[in-house]
Amino acid sequence: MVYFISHNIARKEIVDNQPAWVHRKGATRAMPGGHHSLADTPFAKSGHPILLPGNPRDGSAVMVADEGASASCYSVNHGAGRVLGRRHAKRVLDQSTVDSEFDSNDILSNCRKYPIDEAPAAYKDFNEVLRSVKSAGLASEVARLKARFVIKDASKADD
Ligand SMILES: Nc1nc2c(ncn2[C@@H]2O[C@H](COP(=O)(O)O)[C@@H](O)[C@H]2O)c(=O)[nH]1
Ligand SMILES: [Mn+2]
Repeated sequence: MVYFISHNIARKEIVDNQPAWVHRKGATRAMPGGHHSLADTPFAKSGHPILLPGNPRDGSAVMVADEGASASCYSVNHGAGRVLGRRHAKRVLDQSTVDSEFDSNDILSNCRKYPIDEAPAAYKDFNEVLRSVKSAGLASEVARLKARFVIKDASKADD
């Protein structure tokens, strides 16, 4: 499946029967089946796919919005999010521990040294994040994707 979904975007939508600008920053749209904006699309009945990345070790989840997403203007978080900032991660995480964790999980990457600021431990506990999304009634999990090969861009992070 290839599905494009943006997480930093302002769009004009109908909210409470009125046109409104909805700005999702670090969040992604989450329209359940039956939502008016999905009429005449392949996702009209099922709701569209939500791709929620966790971290390079624990993978990502494919989710679908539930009715409760109306409370967040049909939005969910676009990932697990950070528990350590980039500089903090570089200070406290150990390169060899990060690299050996990929070996022990049988995950290959294009990096001789994995970028430590994007190591699994730099992100929040993925199961806990998914649990809170589900228990808030925002979305349900459809599938979990586990990485076999992680490709990282060599250029400097711009955030
Ligand atoms: N499955 C993976 N998830 C990842 C990886 N690197 C980061 N992340 C998650 O994505 C969000 C969004 O990333 P961002 O670069 O736009 O901030 C981030 O909060 C992590 O939860 C990865 O290699 N694989
Ligand atoms: Mn981002």
